[in-house]
Amino acid sequence: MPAEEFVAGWVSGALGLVLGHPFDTIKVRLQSQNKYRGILDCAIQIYRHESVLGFFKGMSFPIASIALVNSVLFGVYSNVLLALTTTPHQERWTHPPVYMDVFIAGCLGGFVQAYCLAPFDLIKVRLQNQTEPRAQLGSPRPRYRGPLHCMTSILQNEGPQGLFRGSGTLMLRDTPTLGIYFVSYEWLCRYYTPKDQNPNSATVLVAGGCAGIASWVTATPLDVIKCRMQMDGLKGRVYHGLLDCMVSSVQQEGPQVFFRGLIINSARAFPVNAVTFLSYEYLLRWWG
Ligand SMILES: CN(C)C(=N)NCCC[C@H](N)C(=O)O
Repeated sequence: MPAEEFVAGWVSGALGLVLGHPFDTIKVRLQSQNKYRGILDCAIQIYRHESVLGFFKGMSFPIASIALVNSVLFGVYSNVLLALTTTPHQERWTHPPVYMDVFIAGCLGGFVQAYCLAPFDLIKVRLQNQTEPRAQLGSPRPRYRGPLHCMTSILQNEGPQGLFRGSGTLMLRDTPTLGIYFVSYEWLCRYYTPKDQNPNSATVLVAGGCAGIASWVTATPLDVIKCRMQMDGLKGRVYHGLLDCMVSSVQQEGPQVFFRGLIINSARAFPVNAVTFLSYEYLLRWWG
């Protein structure tokens, strides 16, 4: 992959990420803390106690890692699809692959990216869950002073495997939902594009945004559990694995616990994934 496309992919992924990060922080708080009454209450409390900076906690690591995570996801997806169909990307709209191949390639892309994403996602979630305002004289010090301090503390206190806490759940979340992500994108593009033509920018934006929503709606139940597993032991709750976390969350909060953060997840998913797919398609067209 030439350097300029890697950089452009990183920049566009990073733009989507910055745009979506405040939504992501609210989602993470709603999923792992019980003190908020809803999206608005959470947003107001963050703003009051932590200022606007509170919404951007834990953002630097995802920005640094988006190049790796995005290129692994799209790279594995494209290459698996190429191996399954032998249709090069330039001909993908004129000789469209069958949906089953798209689904398999998406699932494999999701499976591999989950392991690259796991440590960065863990650090992001831990930092987003710190409710202390930025260091001020006399105010309580947060447990982690920043992403690097968070990483070294986890390594010291929980060992290298600590960085992969919740990674099994992340993999279960991302494998099928990334299949759904690419299938919905392909389906919407084909539906709104005349035969043998490339989809136009508006179609790519809408299809990318809707694919983001479809995948995040299906990902939300395991996203809640993943978030809790990543915070395991830190807020006084200890889970004995994925099943225990699911059962005790349902026992304490009812089955609606699986839909925590659903609305905010969907609202975030549209702009982030519209931008991601638009840049992906344009880069491939320039390149090819
Ligand atoms: C449901 N899942 C896990 C996804 N659709 N993942 C791929 C989208 C990634 C994009 N950066 C985002 O954060 O939405």
